[in-house]
Amino acid sequence: MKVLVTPTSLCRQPDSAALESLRRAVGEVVLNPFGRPMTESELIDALPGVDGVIAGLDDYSADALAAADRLRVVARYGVGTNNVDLDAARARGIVVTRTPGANALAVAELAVGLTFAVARGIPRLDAAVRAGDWPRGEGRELTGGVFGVVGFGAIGRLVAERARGIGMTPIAYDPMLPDEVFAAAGVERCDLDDLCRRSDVLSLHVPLLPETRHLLDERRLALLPADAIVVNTARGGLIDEAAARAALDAGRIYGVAIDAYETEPPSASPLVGHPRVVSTPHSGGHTREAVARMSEQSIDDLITVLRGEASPNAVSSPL
Ligand SMILES: NC(=O)C1=CN([C@@H]2O[C@H](COP(=O)(O)OP(=O)(O)OC[C@H]3O[C@@H](n4cnc5c(N)ncnc54)[C@H](O)[C@@H]3O)[C@@H](O)[C@H]2O)C=CC1
Ligand SMILES: O=C(O)C(=O)COP(=O)(O)O
Repeated sequence: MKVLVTPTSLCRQPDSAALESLRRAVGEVVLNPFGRPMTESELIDALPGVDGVIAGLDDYSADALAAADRLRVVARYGVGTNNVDLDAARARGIVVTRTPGANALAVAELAVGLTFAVARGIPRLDAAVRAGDWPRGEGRELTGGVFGVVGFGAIGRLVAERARGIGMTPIAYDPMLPDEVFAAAGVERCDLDDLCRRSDVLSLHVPLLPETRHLLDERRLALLPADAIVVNTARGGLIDEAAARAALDAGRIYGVAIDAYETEPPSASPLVGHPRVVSTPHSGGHTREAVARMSEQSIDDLITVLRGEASPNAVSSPL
């Protein structure tokens, strides 16, 4: 069998134990040569003859999947499946799996780290010292404030725990979950507008879906307290980037931290380069530990499906 592997963090280690185990299990393994997620047209060229994919953030559109004449499984190395046309996959009998929880701790730790990076301007101070300057800096404290978590899933819950650990009060919004989940975590549940009104830090942890696109728009940004910090380690399309830039320019919010942009790399985003914006290049899930868990889980999922067995991590089953 032939398997395409696209995540750059896996392809950078072509002789890794994870890829060796995959080769032993399936035979031929082809690595993404581009050093970035593959585009629809690159997938259209690469997918014919491929039985399974270990998939990064590439564009698995209906057209890309239509070119896949043998494909049985897209095993997402990661959690979000917004880059896969699930309806098209289902219609073609292609199983899509994901690795729930595998990178949750990594993202949660980055979300908290980015919050401090914005609050204290750490990247700019570091750049100044490297340039021979000594500007001392100024910032804002977090202790005593409210930390709003949007999406109380695997990452959101870990972020809420960590917010409490830094002396903030976590509150959360998630319309899909029963009250018991919030009660068990000891976190107050509230609706989204209320959460925006109260959050000194607002951190996004929901999937990108048609109904969550631009969830943080001009109106909701205006609800935030003065000096709020917005953190997006989920997906770029969740924030209206132009509206966030306007709120920053008007001094209505303190700063923004972003690990995921609407277009990546974000060549034309109005947020890049603003002095109160701290960005990382979609690195939330990329600790050594999370990379190992995502590799192991996604390879397990792929082999399970290619053996004709059901994967517990399937998000789409063949019709
Ligand atoms: N920066 C990065 O590298 C990473 C980003 N992510 C992003 O973070 C998101 C969250 O990841 P996890 O917490 O692991 O996923 P998860 O599936 O455990 O949690 C997502 C939560 O969002 C909630 N949700 C679903 N639809 C919603 C809606 N319409 N409105 C509000 N809430 C809704 C669900 O009830 C669930 O509790 C992923 O979907 C992905 O887009 C995930 C991992 C790495
Ligand atoms: O898990 C996710 O959804 C991520 O965003 C990280 O995915 P990646 O490791 O970049 O394929």
